Amino acid sequence: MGFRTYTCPISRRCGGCEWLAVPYPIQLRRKQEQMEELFEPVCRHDGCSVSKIAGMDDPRGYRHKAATPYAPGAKGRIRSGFYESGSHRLVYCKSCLVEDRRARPILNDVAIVAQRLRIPAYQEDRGTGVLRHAVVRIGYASGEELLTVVTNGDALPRARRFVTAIRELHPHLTSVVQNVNDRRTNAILGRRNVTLFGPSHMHDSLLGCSFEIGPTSFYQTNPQQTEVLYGLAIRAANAQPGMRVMDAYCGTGTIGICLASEARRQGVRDVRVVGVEQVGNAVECARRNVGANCLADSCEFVRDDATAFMARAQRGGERFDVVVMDPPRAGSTPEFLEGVCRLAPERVVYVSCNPFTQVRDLSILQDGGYRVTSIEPVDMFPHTKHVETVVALSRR
Ligand SMILES: C[S@@+](CC[C@H](N)C(=O)[O-])C[C@H]1O[C@@H](n2cnc3c(N)ncnc32)[C@H](O)[C@@H]1O
Repeated sequence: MGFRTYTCPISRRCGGCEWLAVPYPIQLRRKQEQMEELFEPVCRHDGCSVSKIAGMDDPRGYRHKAATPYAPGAKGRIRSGFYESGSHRLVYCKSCLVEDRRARPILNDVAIVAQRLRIPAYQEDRGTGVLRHAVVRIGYASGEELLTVVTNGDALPRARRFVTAIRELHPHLTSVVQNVNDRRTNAILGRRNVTLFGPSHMHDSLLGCSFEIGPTSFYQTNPQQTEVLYGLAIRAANAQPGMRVMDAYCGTGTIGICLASEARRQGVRDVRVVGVEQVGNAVECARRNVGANCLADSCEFVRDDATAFMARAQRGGERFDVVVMDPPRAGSTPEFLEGVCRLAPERVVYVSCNPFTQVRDLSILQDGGYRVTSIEPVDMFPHTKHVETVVALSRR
């Protein structure tokens, strides 16, 4: 890899890879230094240190999920691409350095096919038109390709012809799903899905476990580094016979299922995982994932708000030996964290995509009787400023 840098013709305008001009080893060094600075009070308090960041051997083509908005262009054309940084102006992208190379051509061809079939693009300022976004997900291990076309309302004119045409151009597509989003919001996806071709979900595998992924469920976008991240979380959880694990903010159950599977592989008996997640579709996937991995006797998944679930677990006098938590960027809630302290598991494993909110949350756990024992940064998004971290805590 050396000290080479990568180039992208639209990097100045797109703003997605703000560190592209910095050689990758230097990006990693910068991230390491940032994490050491950010976690310095935590380390001073608990006498621990930040481990060396886990980088990628080849920091290209790592995004297995790609998306684009569509907008009307001149003479009936449909535009696609990335929003120029800080605006809603679209910059066309022929191929993207950090995406799986199969994804962008599909997104661009959706615009061409829609144009040909006179499916109008969504006009954001007026809330009119049909075609809003498309999202492509490529299975890391499975190679399955799921295309989700987001429409402004139930109608997708000439849907069958659209599907035929896009499949002719991309015969490897395994599913085409229409997602309906008629809200005037920046959120890409709506709640309703209509399967237009193939199965309604795709499959992929991580750490030897197979997962069903729906068009609206959360699934990490860099699967190669996800295996590193989950491996660190599983090691920090340190499964023991008879242990009960809470997998909070569990998405499609990926961490809990990988943990239970690894425990079984190592002959650690009677490990039980209870996952909690608020998105119904993700919980349904998690339950099917349990079956697909033959873990029905060790994993269960509950649809609930994590904080409400924590309060119920305490009222019910439940025992958990380990709490694994992986909240969204905003972090967790004080009530959830205080609930963890009252529940008093031996260990807490906090996986985070935003170390700034994580540091804020850690102080509640430290005040509540926990000591940070390890901090492991993982580079899930090379060429950007983002870092993910796995922090392990033990009860004092
Ligand atoms: C960063 S993702 C992690 C998902 C999963 N652990 C993984 O690695 O794929 C955070 C998850 O938390 C869920 N979530 C957000 N707020 C929640 C809440 N208040 N209660 C339960 N789940 C929540 C989101 O739907 C999302 O699936």
